[in-house]
Amino acid sequence: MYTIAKRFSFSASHVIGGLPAEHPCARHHGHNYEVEVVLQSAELDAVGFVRDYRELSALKTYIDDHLDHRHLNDVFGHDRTTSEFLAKWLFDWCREHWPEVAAVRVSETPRTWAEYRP
Ligand SMILES: Nc1nc2c(c(=O)[nH]1)N=C([C@H](O)[C@H](O)COP(=O)(O)OP(=O)(O)OP(=O)(O)O)CN2
Ligand SMILES: [Zn+2]
Repeated sequence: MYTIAKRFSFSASHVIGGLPAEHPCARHHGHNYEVEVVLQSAELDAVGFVRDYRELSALKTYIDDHLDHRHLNDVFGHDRTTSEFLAKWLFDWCREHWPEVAAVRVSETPRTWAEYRP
């Protein structure tokens, strides 16, 4: 099995609902998010790629258009704007475009990540 990955970044704010009032993430705050999309395939194409990294740049456009410098609660219309939620939402978009997608990871900080992998 071959595995490739590409990283993307965006900045956004959010407020996570359902937390105790004293939890810092219950306050309006922001992150410099990092997103990593992972693709896997048992076979390579004629060039020798799982998929050309350049094709994956479509995700950058999608992230820039929908998430970058936005308030995520407004984008999604709810307050469950966790990394886990974002990972699944981005995975679903990737799956529609690239059937080889195996997982999406979202980091809010350099010390944390959440992954969606079906
Ligand atoms: N499982 C999850 N837990 C938390 C999420 C999440 O998306 N999934 N999100 C948050 C908050 O968004 C918070 O801003 C990030 O939390 P944390 O990593 O604790 O951030 P800090 O930089 O404050 O952490 P340090 O302890 O300074 O490393 C909370 N939890
Ligand atoms: Zn946060």
